[in-house]
Amino acid sequence: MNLKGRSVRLHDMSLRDGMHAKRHQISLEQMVSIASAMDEAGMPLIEVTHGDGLGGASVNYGFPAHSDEAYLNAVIPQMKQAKISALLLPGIGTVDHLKMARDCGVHTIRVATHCTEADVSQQHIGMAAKMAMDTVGFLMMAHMASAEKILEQAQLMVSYGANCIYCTDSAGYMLPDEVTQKIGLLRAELPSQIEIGFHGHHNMAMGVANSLAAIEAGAARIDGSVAGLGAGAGNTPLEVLVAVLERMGCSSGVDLYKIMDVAEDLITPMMDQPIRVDRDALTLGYAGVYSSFLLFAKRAEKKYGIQARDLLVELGRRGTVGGQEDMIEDLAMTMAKQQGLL
Ligand SMILES: C[C@H](O)CC(=O)C(=O)O
Ligand SMILES: [Mn+2]
Repeated sequence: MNLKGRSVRLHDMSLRDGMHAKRHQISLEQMVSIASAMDEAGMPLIEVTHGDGLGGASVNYGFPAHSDEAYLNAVIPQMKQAKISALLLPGIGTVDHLKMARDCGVHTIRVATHCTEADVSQQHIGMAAKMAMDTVGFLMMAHMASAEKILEQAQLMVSYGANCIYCTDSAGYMLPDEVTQKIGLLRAELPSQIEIGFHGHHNMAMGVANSLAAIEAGAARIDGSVAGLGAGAGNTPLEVLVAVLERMGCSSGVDLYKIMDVAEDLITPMMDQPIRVDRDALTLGYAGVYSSFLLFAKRAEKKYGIQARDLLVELGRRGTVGGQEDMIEDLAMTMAKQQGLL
């Protein structure tokens, strides 16, 4: 693979996808100190919100330590060069949330839908584009649809006003060939001014390899998390990706030693559990399950005595998708009853 002379924009997820791993309990001080250190290291884009995006605070998804507005107002004024993004899932986040984010100074809005449901993004993408925001369509669980279907859904998002489309491996299921195929088709068929992005999860330890495949196939933006702080086994670890890109002669503009220090000195010490490919995280990738289901399944294991791995395999078999978090406890109860544990 030859990426020499290429460049890529990295987008940090540790303060948004990492909220899943922290059960949405990152303090304002932690947000500000981590975002400031990443800003200083040259990270160009940093996402800040509840793990499930704007308006995620709820019984279904979990209540955060602070509101999205409080996090955004604490972080954005401190940034010297980094731009802040916010995720929005239509149905969870509303148009009012979108306006609030814009008023707080959010630069990039990423409107996320399941990979076959782009049509629900029309209103939010249309409004963000109208407000002249950097507007991204974010197609989740992209392993569940063919490359052609992903392209069709991406074209819908572009028609609503998105200037960038993400292929999102929410389950950490994809292997590099699939990434190459999906990103390659998007790059070949979408207008050249539309950027392509890739968001990986490290459940099969493919985060870095998949990100390289994405760049080779034409992705201009790559998501990851410093120290991998994210749902499941985490996102593509950005300090590792920066080192690999540097060895390959592909520029990211991020200072390697500074970003290593953010990982080691700020993020790793605040992890509630090691972010690693344990058997349950590996099962997410192997069975194609939404990464943020991990801690819900572990909790259900403790409560009902059904192994998280068995729950996740069954959730994968049933084709569950993001938003169906309530099914995890429901399934655990059903299985516990069937096994005479309840
Ligand atoms: C709401 C999800 O956490 C979005 C995401 O990061 C993914 O699908 O992956
Ligand atoms: Mn994710």
